[in-house]
Amino acid sequence: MTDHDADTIVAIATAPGAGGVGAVRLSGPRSRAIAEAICACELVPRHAHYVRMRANGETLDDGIALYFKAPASFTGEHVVELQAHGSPVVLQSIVAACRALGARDARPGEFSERAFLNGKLDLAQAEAVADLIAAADTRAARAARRALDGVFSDRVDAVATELLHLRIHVEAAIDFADESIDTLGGEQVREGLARASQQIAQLLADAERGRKLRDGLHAVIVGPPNAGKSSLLNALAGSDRAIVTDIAGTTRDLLHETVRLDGAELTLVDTAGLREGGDAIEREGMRRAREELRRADLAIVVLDARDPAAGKAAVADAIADVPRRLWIHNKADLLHAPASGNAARAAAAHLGDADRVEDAPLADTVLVSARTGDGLDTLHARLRSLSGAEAADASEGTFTARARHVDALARAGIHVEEASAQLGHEALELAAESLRAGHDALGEITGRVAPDALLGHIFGSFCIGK
Ligand SMILES: Nc1nc2c(c(=O)[nH]1)N(C=O)[C@@H](CNc1ccc(C(=O)N[C@@H](CCC(=O)O)C(=O)O)cc1)CN2
Ligand SMILES: Nc1nc2c(ncn2[C@@H]2O[C@H](COP(=O)(O)OP(=O)(O)OP(=O)(O)O)[C@@H](O)[C@H]2O)c(=O)[nH]1
Ligand SMILES: [Mg+2]
Repeated sequence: MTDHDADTIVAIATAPGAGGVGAVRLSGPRSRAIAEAICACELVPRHAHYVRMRANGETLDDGIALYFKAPASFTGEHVVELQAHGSPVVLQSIVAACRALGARDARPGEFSERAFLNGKLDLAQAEAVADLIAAADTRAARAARRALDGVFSDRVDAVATELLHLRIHVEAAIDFADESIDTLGGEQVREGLARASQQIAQLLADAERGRKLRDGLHAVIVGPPNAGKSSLLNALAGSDRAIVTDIAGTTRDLLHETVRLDGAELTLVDTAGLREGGDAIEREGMRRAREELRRADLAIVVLDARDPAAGKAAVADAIADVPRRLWIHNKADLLHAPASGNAARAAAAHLGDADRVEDAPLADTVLVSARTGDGLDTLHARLRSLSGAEAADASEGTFTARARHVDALARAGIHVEEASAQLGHEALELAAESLRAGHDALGEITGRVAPDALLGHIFGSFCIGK
């Protein structure tokens, strides 16, 4: 986008509501002229001017004006900031004055979009700006800060460059169809592909960690009716969010609750108990539970510790495709009087007497009492570890990422695998095409390959003034 065809946009850049100081930001070819008309002075680039802002002969406020001359600005266009007292009424009156002088209201994310279009930030970095603003804790903020500094983009670019070189090499070999790929450096290409494949796998794992850090873990609580799923949600949320009764089939609707565990954020979803039969309402509840499990990162399976085998079958197929499961044996407080063989087995299992127990899912089972709070500390620690928070802490290179990045990396990985196989069959044209597809998938992350609809979707979710 050049200065000639861009509108001049205006928005309040600071948070809504009253504050000490608030800023109105202008970007575009006319921003300097508009600001100079309001401030009645000449603006020198990168100079803090103390000004009186006026419209229709009336003072709006006194404040500070800053002019960033294109291209040395956040957006790469002429930018002016008018910093006034942080009154929403005053800031709105300044925006209105800018509008009267020819600026139009900025769409959400439009400043960042212009920064992207003018090459100041790539797409992953622009997304990191939004993630930084939305970060829920220090760790997420630090990770977003790294993505904004290009830690993620640089690694994506490095692999993309490697794929481009490999493709050029393969295409050169196509032009010498008489020779076999091996005489044309096939070994080198194979090594390059193996290296790229390994780098993409590592990047995919890191991006998945970054995505969890940004989005939090999506954990769905499932189990047979009456096992204490809603009680567990309440215990983890620390409030009586869900209705609890001793009637099997109490919960029907999904109930979402965001929980913060020592910095790690996770979304907990309470669901209807799964069992055969039930009335129409209960069956609809079970359908919703199964549907929700398709989006889950983690299934928290709650069973009655006195008879964990009961009801397990009804749950098994529903959780089959969930990437991770955590087994909870609830109602530990009722265990000290074991009434059945199963209970004795469960009790023995939780005493750590693993040898005596057959087929109990020990390693992944946590014994708790939602009623007394026993075992919740252990459960917290497990959830924190499953959320990736600890791994993220340990790694200096952690960056925030989004589901669309993870998806693009996965596709890039598949294309590189395809290229390897095709190269093995001397199908050079196909290999070149796979390498192009892999390169394009990586380009979606940084926005070198970015359809308008994608940009609209991404920047449309930013806040106004950003
Ligand atoms: N007052 C104010 N504070 C702010 C911002 C802002 O727009 N205004 N930012 C907005 O998000 C962030 C800082 N980001 C910025 C990024 C680039 C440039 C800039 O002028 N870049 C020029 C010059 C670089 C240089 O001098 O080294 C450039 O890239 O050419 C300014 C702010 C946070 N703080
Ligand atoms: N003793 C004891 N009772 C519990 C515990 N957890 C839940 N209960 C009781 O078990 C019954 C069922 O609890 P809920 O939390 O409603 O169970 P649910 O799994 O959500 O049940 P549905 O919504 O019907 O699927 C209630 O009477 C709870 O008070 C526990 O740790 N110990
Ligand atoms: Mg319930």
